[in-house]
Parts: sequence; structure tokens; C-alpha cells
Amino acid sequence: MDVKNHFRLAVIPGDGIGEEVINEGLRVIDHLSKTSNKFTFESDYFPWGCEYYLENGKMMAEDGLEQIKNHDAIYFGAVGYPSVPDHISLWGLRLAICQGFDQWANIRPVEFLPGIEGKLNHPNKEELNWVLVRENTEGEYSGVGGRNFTGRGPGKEVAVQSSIFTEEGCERVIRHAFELALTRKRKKVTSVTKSNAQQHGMVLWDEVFERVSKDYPKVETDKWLVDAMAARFVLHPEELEVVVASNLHADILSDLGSALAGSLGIAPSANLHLDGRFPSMFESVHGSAPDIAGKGIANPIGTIGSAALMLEHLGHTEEAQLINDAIRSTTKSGILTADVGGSSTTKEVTDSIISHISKRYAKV
Ligand SMILES: NC(=O)c1ccc[n+]([C@@H]2O[C@H](COP(=O)([O-])OP(=O)(O)OC[C@H]3O[C@@H](n4cnc5c(N)ncnc54)[C@H](O)[C@@H]3O)[C@@H](O)[C@H]2O)c1
Ligand SMILES: O=C(O)C[C@@H](O)C(=O)O
Ligand SMILES: [K+]
Ligand SMILES: [Mn+2]
Repeated sequence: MDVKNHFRLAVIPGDGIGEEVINEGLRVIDHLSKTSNKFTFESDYFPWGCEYYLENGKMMAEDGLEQIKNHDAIYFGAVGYPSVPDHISLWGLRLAICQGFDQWANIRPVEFLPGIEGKLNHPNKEELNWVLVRENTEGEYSGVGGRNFTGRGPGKEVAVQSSIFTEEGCERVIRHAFELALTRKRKKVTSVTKSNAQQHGMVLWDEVFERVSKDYPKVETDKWLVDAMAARFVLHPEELEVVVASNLHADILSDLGSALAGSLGIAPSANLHLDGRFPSMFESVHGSAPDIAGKGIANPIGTIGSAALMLEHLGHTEEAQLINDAIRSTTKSGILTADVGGSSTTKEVTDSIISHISKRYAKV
């Protein structure tokens, strides 16, 4: 994407800790804007989510997509709260945006930050980093299916939940994984499916992977069934570089990856639409964490890291790097929230990240 020196963000804090962490992310972006002088931005807030649903009967405004389609990017907190069924909240907001704006590549890096113990027993943890590329518009999230169409009585209900895999949908995300691999030190793409059991859609995926891989002779390839891949995340993470998988498989593997690295709270993500028609959306991998909401202890790193992905997407690679460096300096110095073994608050972690950004500019 071209460099945007001024951009408009659509900010959707959503529910639970979504609101808490998005404010921290905005504080970081605002500070960086002022200290770097490289970009300016304005943000429009959209108060959509479960509270909005309880008042209005829908998760976002009727013309919600229309209202945000011309923004340069969407900065998203998290959606979902026990007051609303999860499938209503997810379909009404996150999926409405990801699918409505054809954000077909969900990029989910897994990084091992210094000072965070993590849950992985590996000799070279700090050298590990891989990225999951999640298909983000179809597959198991097609939404196709239904209930009760047999008219059978209580205790005999039937539900159908179908997946849709299209050749074009598979190809664009697989191709993107190869392009991403070309930009990395180790050029390797691993494809994940469950084509032994899912003999239609996932066999199509495998065939497309095979075909696309021929266009990238310099990229090493590998393919695994998802169950074995879950084990491989734990046993041989050094073999992972770019991992491309379906919507549901990559969803599950991304939580596993972030837990291995220490916590769900540290994982960033980018929901990319790369065809120029709609904005992309940047959000943490985690959800609204109702169990810790309102306590001021949520880890803001996933959301702040997502701001770095957003700046990179908007052409500000150096500033994105500064955020990532400041995150690393902060974790290294032991300023950590409880989920990663510390006792700092959400705000204290952000303050530290901001102060590390300031230090970098003081040196220049
Ligand atoms: N993209 C999204 O907006 C998104 C992602 C996942 C879940 N959800 C929704 O969020 C709600 C809660 O889902 P869940 O409990 O399965 O997943 P969750 O990610 O919200 O929480 C899982 C566990 O991780 C912890 N955790 C998550 N983020 C954290 C952070 N930043 N700092 C510290 N700890 C953190 C939580 O406290 C909880 O114990 C549901 O409604 C679900 O549908 C939304
Ligand atoms: O799968 C989803 O879309 C919800 C959530 O688990 C996520 O990872 O974004
Ligand atoms: K999120
Ligand atoms: Mn998830």
C-alpha cells in the first residue's frame, strides 16, 4: 500500500476488555504521531457491540459497513459478552466486517517476547517466530446450514453446519502465504488441512496448494494434518515459518501459538483486504475476556501490536518497528500484566511502551 501521511481510523472498541485495550492502543498511536511527525490521524468512534445490541436489537448500525467503508483502516477491540449469545455477537460484528469487507487474509504472527516465560520448553525460544495466515471469509465460517428443517420433535433435532471452500478463496490466501514467505528470512510455507476426514473442501485446498506452490520454486513447502500440526506447534516450533490454514483451524492454532508464547493477551492480528476496495481491520487475537473485564489488568500488547501491523499496512514501517521495539523493551524490563506473570496494570504497561518510544526520539 502507498504511504498514507494522514489517515482516518474507524475505531470500534466493542465489548469487555476490548474497550480497555483499544484506548491504550490509541494512546500509543497518538504519542507516536506527535513524536515522530511522520503521520497524523483522526479517529471516529463507533459504539457497536453487545450494549448496542441490547439497546438497538443489532450489533452495529443498519448501515454500519457503509459508515466505515471509506476509512483508511479499522481499529477493533473485541466482541462478545455473556449478555448476548456468542454467535449473535460474533456474526453481528466481527464476521459482518471481515466477510462484508472481504478481508480474506487474517495475519496472526506468533512471537516470543523477552522477559515473558511462555509455556514452551525450547532452547532457543527468542529466535522463534512464525506467522499464521488464516483464511478469513469462508471455510467453516460460511454460515451455511440450519436447524429443525426435518420437523423432528424434541430430543431429535438436527443441525447442519456446512463449510464452503472455493478454489478462488483458497488460492488467494495460499498465494498470499507464499508472497509473505518470500519476504522472510526462511522461505517456507506449511499448509494445514484435515483432508483425510474432510474429503471435499480440504482436498480442494490441498490441490490448490500443490498447484500454487509450483509458481514459487524458491519456497520450501510442507503440509500437515491439523491434529499433527497442533503437536508440531509444541514439539517442533523451529520448523514453522508461514503456516496457512482454513478459518477454523487457524483460529484454534492461533490461540495455541499465543499461549505457547505466554498469553492470548500478546497476540496481534491484521484482517487484510488487499484488493483496494475496502479497509482492512486490525485487532488482537483475543476476545473480550469477561473474566477480567473492568479490572484494569488486561494485557494491552496484542492490541498495541495490532496498531503496529496497521501502521505497517499504511506504509509506516519504521514507526511500526518502533512500537514493536518498545513492546520488547517493556516486557524485557519486567513490566508485565498478570497473565504473563507480572503485577502491572494495563495502563502501566502502555505507559512504559510510550516512554520507550519517547526515549528513541530523544536519542535521534
Ligand atoms: N476477535 C474477537 O473479537 C474475539 C476473539 C475471541 C473471542 N471473542 C469473544 O469473546 C468472548 C470471550 O471469549 P473467550 O473467553 O473464549 O476468549 P477470550 O480471548 O476473551 O479469553 C480467554 C482467556 O484469555 C484471557 N485473556 C484474553 N485476552 C487477554 C488479555 N488481553 N489480557 C489478559 N488475559 C487475557 C481471558 O481472561 C480468558 O481467561 C466470547 O463472546 C467470544 O465469542 C471475540
Ligand atoms: O473466530 C472468530 O472469528 C472469533 C475469534 O475467536 C477470533 O479469533 O477472532
Ligand atoms: K480481538
Ligand atoms: Mn479465536
